[in-house]
This record gives sequence, C-alpha cells and structure tokens, in this order.
Amino acid sequence: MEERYLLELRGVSRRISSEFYLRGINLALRPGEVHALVGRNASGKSTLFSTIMGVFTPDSGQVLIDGQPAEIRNTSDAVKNGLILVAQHQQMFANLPVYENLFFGNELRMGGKLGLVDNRRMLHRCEEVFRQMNVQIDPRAPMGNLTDAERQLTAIARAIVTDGRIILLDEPSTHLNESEKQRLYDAIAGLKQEGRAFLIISHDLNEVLAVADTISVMEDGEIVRSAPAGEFDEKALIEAVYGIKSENIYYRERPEAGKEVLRLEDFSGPNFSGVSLSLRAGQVTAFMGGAQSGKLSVARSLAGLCKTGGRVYLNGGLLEIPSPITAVRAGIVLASSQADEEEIRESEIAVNAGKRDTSASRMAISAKRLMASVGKALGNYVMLRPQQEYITGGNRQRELVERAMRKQAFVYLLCEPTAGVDIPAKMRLYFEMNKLLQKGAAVLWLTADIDEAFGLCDNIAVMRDGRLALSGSAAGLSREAVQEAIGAAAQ
Ligand SMILES: Nc1ncnc2c1ncn2[C@@H]1O[C@H](COP(=O)(O)OP(=O)(O)OP(=O)(O)O)[C@@H](O)[C@H]1O
Repeated sequence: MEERYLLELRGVSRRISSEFYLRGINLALRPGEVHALVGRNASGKSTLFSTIMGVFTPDSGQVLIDGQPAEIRNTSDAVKNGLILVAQHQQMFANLPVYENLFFGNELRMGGKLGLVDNRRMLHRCEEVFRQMNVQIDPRAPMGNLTDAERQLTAIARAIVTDGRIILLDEPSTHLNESEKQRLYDAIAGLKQEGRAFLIISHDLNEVLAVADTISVMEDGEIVRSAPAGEFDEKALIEAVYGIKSENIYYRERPEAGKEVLRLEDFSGPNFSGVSLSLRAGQVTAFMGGAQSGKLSVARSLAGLCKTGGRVYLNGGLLEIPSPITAVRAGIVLASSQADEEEIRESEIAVNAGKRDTSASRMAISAKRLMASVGKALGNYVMLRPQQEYITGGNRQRELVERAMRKQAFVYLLCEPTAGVDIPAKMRLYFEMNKLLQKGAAVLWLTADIDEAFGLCDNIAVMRDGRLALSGSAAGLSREAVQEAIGAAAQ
C-alpha cells in the first residue's frame, strides 16, 4: 500500500537571489511525524519554510498535500491547505486577552461572516484547545502577562484553532529554559497523537534529538542528508551539520581571575531586589533564570534603562546610573534587543546634541518604541512578504552582540548571545568574548543553555522571582542544583 503523506515536496527548486537557490528539495511528512531541519545559518531553512508557505512559489518541482498536487501561491492558500507557520518571536497584542489573540483575524462570529464576534464561543474553544494541549493558561489573561513559554504555546494553539494540520515551527524554544522546553515538547507530543505533523527549524541539536522523528540536514539550499533521528546522537549530528568535533566547542583559555570590576550590593530595580554579585576581570558569569526571574531587568538596569536602588561599584568607585549614557560613559555595554540598542543610541545622540537626558525625552523614546511594537504586531498578520534587505534570524542576533563587543568597556552584559546562532558562529562569538576577557573585561552572559553555562563560563548565577537564588563557580556547582534553582523560577 502506498504511504500516506500529509505534505510532500518533490524536486522543489526556487531561485531566491542571484547567489542563493533552493535546489531539488525532496521531503515527505507523515501524519504524527516531527521532521527537523538543521543546518548552518543561511543554509536555506527559513527560505524552505517560506516556499512551503507560498511566499516563494517553486520555479520547478511539485508540492503535494494529502497526496494531491497543491497550488500554494500565497499564505492564505497555505492556510487553506492546513499549513501554519509559527514564526520566531510571534508578535501578539499584549493588551488583548489570550483568547482574542488566538482568534485575531479569524474571529468566530454569530451568524454569517459579518455577524457579531462570538466571545463566548471563542473563549470556550480556547479552553478546549488548551485542555487538549494539556497547558494551564488563563484564556482571559492579558497576553502581556504570559511568559515566553506560554506565548509560544499560545502561538501553537493559534495554529490549531486555525485548523493547522501541518505546523511549521521556527526556532520554537529560543529563550525557554529546560522546564519550559519540556512543556513545549509535551504539547507537541500530544498533538502528534492527533495526527498533526510538525516541521521544525532548530539550532538546538539536543532539542532536535528530543522531539524529531526524522532529521534533514541542509547545506547551501539543498537537503544533503535525511535520516531517522535514531541514526544520530548529539556528537554525530554536530559533525554531520557542522563538521566540528563536539568536544572543542567550549574551548577557551582560562586565566586567573583578576581584580573585581563590578560589584552590586543590594541592587534593586523593576521586578528584582536585593541582588549582590561580583564580576571579576577576565571572567565570564552565566546569568540564568526562568521567565520573569528578573535577570534581563538586572542587565537592563545596569545599562541605565531602568530606575534602580542599592549600590553599584565599578572598579572600586560608587556609580550612579540614572540613564543609558552614564552607563556607556562608565564602560558598561549591553546587548539585549534592537529596541534597547536604539534607546541607548538615542540617549547618546540626545546628550551629544547638548540636550539633557530628561525623562521627557525618554518618554518620547518609549512612545516611539510602543509605536514600533504595534507596527510590528500589525505587520505580522500580513506577514511573510519577502523583505528587501534580508538578514537571517541567527545572523541578526549575532550582529547585535558583535556590535556590542566591538565597543570599549569594562563590563559587557550580553543577553542570549547565541540564541538562534549556529555552532560555528557560536564558536566565533566565544572567541571574540574570550578576547574581551583577555583585555581584562568582565562579562555577564545571559543564557538559557545549561551546556553553555557549564562549558563556557567561570561562574554561574541564577535569578529566581527577582532575587539571586544561587551563585558560585561553575566548577563548584552541580547541574542539578542549577536546574533546580531555575526550575523553581518557572513554577
Ligand atoms: N528575500 C530574500 N532576498 C534575498 N535573499 C534572501 C531572501 N531570503 C533569503 N535570502 C538568502 O537566502 C539564504 C538562506 O537564508 P535562510 O534565511 O533561508 O537561512 P537559514 O538557514 O534559515 O538561516 P538562519 O539559521 O540564520 O535563520 C541567505 O543567503 C539569505 O541571505
């Protein structure tokens, strides 16, 4: 009997630019299967997703849905065929309740298409889908109150209410900690049982091994190897994808710790208090914690982006950080998000232009950020248009961190530097970071990756519920202790 595939690509090719082509892609997805796409940055994973979703139509080859040739010329054709893309950092409306976000653009109505929005039915359906996924999220809560993991689960629930049978997940667990990832994997496992299938792009090879039934390796627009996940272990996968021996990934020189560069005493700010921590020259500290643990707030506060209390000493001297410009001038650099980067740059420009860094100018910046995020959220619902200037997901993150690392500073606060970044690019970032340490800088490295924390970092500090829950040298801490401290944060 012929095997039944939900989705099949036969020899799909597409010219994306003068330099990049998708070439002869063959891929088949069965009901209940999870198929992972792995490969270096810019190997073509996202373009393959865009091609499946009808953003790029194939120049040659065939796409079949349920064994029948399908014409998918745009995203609404894709949705009609049961295909749904859950993008990385899916934008949602923070002020709207979860259930309204779930149905945004596809509202259930009383009567025909033009009838009144049926909130009760939407609420009911939302509860039903969450139950089915075995997740406990309050459908009436404002979206903005959700953790990253809950947002990701809601994005998947949105795919289900839109009747997605083939769900494409782009880096689904970036920024999630171990227990949050587990919730996501459990939800995927439940949905597999119902016969839904997943295509997943991930740079996290442990994740790929945990969830995938089949793994395809992409290289320069082609699938160069496709095999059942059981044929790989982590080492083999790293070698197959990157041609790198896995034991070399975290190699770095480890000089003696130098003098104390940064000292926090009873440091407090939005969502955190009583944080006392010391960073030494030549050392990198992994800064970990679940969603809402306060770790990002600590870093942003040190960069002058929030109001703070307590004491900060830089190279032995007491430091007030009322604004981003004071942090920059003192030698504290932050790499977190493009919005933060812009706010810091605007603070510098305002001061350089002779304006005082007043709260009014900061409010103007906040209003601009708000408009930008509304624009982005709206943009996402008409999304998936090919962009003029295209930078791949992983490269954008890496460039942000690299820009920060090129600045002269005593302290570097680097948030999730390697999220969505492939292993060779990670190794380059580790190499650049090591150069900063050799120059005597201290680095706070925010990460959700426990292998990276233990492999790369000298010290590990964990935030929980706005407090420092654990801190010590990586050599003196156990994985279990760190995981337990983080896990408690995710409760
Ligand atoms: N709209 C576009 N216009 C021009 N070039 C594009 C476009 N979209 C993608 N590309 C190019 O196609 C190549 C593959 O990019 P793609 O985003 O698919 O890689 P990826 O494997 O998903 O990377 P990453 O892991 O960094 O997210 C890159 O060289 C990229 O610059």
